[in-house]
Amino acid sequence: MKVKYNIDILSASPLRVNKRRVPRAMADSAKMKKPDVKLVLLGDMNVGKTSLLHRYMERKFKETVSTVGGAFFLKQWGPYNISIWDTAGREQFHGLGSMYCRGASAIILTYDVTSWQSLVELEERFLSLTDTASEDCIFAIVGNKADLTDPKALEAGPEEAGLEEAEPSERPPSTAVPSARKQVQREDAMTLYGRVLRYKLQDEQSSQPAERMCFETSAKTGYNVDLLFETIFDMVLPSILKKRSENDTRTVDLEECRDAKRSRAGCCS
Ligand SMILES: Nc1nc2c(ncn2[C@@H]2O[C@H](COP(=O)(O)OP(=O)(O)OP(=O)(O)O)[C@@H](O)[C@H]2O)c(=O)[nH]1
Ligand SMILES: [Mg+2]
Repeated sequence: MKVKYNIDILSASPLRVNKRRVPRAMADSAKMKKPDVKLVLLGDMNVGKTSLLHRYMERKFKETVSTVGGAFFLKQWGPYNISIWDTAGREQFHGLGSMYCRGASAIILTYDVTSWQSLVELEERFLSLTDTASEDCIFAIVGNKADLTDPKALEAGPEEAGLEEAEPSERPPSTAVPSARKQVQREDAMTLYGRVLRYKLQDEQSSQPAERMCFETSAKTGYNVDLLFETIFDMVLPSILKKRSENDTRTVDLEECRDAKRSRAGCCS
């Protein structure tokens, strides 16, 4: 299995640490902590999971190849590190899905708005993979490729589309019309969200409402992509804080133990 590791917080410029010059990449990886929380993208092949991640992390829509196994990105969100796992939608990698979901705090179930089957697959093929996720895992249902069906998504602003520096002539004409038939309405995704909560035995009253957790996005134009990831990051903060406080109570300060030992030794000798 080939796994690509894409870590966005590394850079190559030098940094002074302990009076010795070391490459920033080394210094950063030395201080790089274990991710505080894990987010996973699941969904059928071709729905645009990798493209959504490229759009969010690299601010670009670029050519993709069908993912092999999975790929891992690390996002620094304030003082926290969030690992985001891109998984392969191809049937042959299906067995790996539950491994990637292990301990996940948020799962993005992704479909293509022009493919009814891609929504059906989420329930039939992918939902059971989330059994290994954290008990209080948050779910989002995301209909990608909205630019193909929705003029609003097609005409997302130049900043969202990553076209800040493009010449006006390179920008898509604002009169462009959607080119495909929408097969999945947002209401269909919201109904699926309800079924996901019931499958996970999560109480609908105390869970996030479907209107908040069902998104339509376009990795191509950037429509709603930042909104998707940043809404989820905000929602997993409580789970990060809980984990950190659990870890703090379990942490033993080895330096303090050594000092205590030394002073005991001093007293008896
Ligand atoms: N029009 C349009 N095309 C998109 C969008 N997102 C992805 N695509 C295209 O859809 C195809 C599949 O995109 P990927 O991101 O590779 O899909 P994936 O879900 O990662 O697929 P697997 O890795 O095989 O599971 C590519 O040709 C993309 O260019 C989008 O928002 N709009
Ligand atoms: Mg992919």
